[in-house]
Amino acid sequence: MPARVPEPSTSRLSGSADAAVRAVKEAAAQVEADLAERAGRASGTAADVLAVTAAMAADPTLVAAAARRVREDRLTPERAVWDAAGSVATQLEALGPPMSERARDVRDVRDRIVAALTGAVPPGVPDPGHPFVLVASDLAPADTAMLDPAVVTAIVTARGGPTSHMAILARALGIPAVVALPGATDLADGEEVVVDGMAGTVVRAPTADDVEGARRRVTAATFDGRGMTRDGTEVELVANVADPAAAEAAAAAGARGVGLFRTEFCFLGRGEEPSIEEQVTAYRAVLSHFPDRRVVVRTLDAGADKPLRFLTPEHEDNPALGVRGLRTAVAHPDVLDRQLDAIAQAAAAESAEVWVMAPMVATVDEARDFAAACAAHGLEQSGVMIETPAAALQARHLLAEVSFASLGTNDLTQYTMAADRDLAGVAALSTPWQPAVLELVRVACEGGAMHGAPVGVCGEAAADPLLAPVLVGLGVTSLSMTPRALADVASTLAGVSRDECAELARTVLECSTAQAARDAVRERLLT
Ligand SMILES: C=C(OP(=O)(O)O)C(=O)O
Ligand SMILES: [Mg+2]
Repeated sequence: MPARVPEPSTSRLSGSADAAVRAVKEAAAQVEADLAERAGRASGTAADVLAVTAAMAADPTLVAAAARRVREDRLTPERAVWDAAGSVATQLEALGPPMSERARDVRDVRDRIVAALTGAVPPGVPDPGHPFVLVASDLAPADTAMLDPAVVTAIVTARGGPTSHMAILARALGIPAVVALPGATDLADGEEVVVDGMAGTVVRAPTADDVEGARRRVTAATFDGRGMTRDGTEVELVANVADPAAAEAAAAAGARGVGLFRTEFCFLGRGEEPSIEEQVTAYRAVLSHFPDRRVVVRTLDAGADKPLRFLTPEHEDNPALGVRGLRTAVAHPDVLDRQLDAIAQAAAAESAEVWVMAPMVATVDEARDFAAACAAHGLEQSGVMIETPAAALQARHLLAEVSFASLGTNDLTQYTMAADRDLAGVAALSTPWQPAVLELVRVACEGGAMHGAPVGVCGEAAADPLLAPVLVGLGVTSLSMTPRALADVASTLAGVSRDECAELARTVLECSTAQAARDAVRERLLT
């Protein structure tokens, strides 16, 4: 379990308040620099998460609140930071989800600043000197981002949702993770367990057969760049990337294209919009790893858990239902316009075949306007993400306006099940195996087929080797995922025929629960 920073005592400050306030500022700056440095070493979502946490440490309101407690209440710097951050965390918790989820991040930053002030061991992951299963009540994304898969063989947490940042980060690192497991913290130090990230199970006191079975399931498959069913139907298997380093790693892993290039890395953790030139350089650095290959660039998906000062509203009671993704273009069409300009320039300078898609689309008007904006920049292949039930149900109309669609199953699940993707309390609902979600995937694919338009999946569902053949059977034409999942998904697909995929799809659509659907597929494919 990650160590906790001890709560500082409430003894009064004996020295100078000015010096104590200076110490708070220096400690906050040190924590910010440390996290920013880690962000620089990380890539993709990990880098985004660390940049956001670094920005939290640099938040002047936290330092000011602590300084006030030093001067007015004569608290020691570490106690002042503890109380100031504690009060922010309590306020966030009172707001309920999704703001309450940020309380954990505030407490993590608090612990780091207190550790910097007192010389305590900063929060983090223990190092027992041998590979181990990490068990925690919760894990800060900043810590998950830095885990070494050679040392941490699996993660088990009591909190968090399956599509929370922590879970996505773990999957990107190739670390099996079981989140929101009741009783996770009852597991004892040194206890032997088998963690099956795919099934979401933890077996205590495993038998020799359990261990052997788990070993067999850890495939040593490699990926040759192509996805194909046993009888030769091609399924495009491509990568999700979020920055140049991830693009390089994806190309090295054999990905022959990108199905989701998240462009947020260029914008997050910044006070102002990056210039067009800066964006062109950043996008070219990704495109250059895929000469003559397709790269689907997603325009900025700000809002909800990725607020941006210059773009998204300061406060919304329900940010996941608020001004996020393409919706920001209503108040700030200029920001989208400049991004499309930068994407077009980058596309012209590189040989990659660039397609552009918009996140968080709910109406046909949005799709039409987006396609027109893309066309105005000479970007002919424009598409939409299908992340809302409205978009899935309207797919046949949306695809009359744009040339392709990509199912963002993380958000599609969140909005279909009305279950916050970051919240442990609703984790059982947050799975793309839910019959309602799979039905929407079917409808969306049907809408695409009417126009001969490709409909892919770029949410985490694409990385689930059991779900992949089902998605293909439902009519999905490409699967885009973390590069680490490519080999497993390719090997599952290679074991089934096109007809068997269709049969699996029919089977899951007949199931009335997520568990039944998953069990049915597991039984067909693994036994
Ligand atoms: C791919 C998706 O987008 P993100 O995870 O970036 O919200 C999704 O929602 O499935
Ligand atoms: Mg999404």
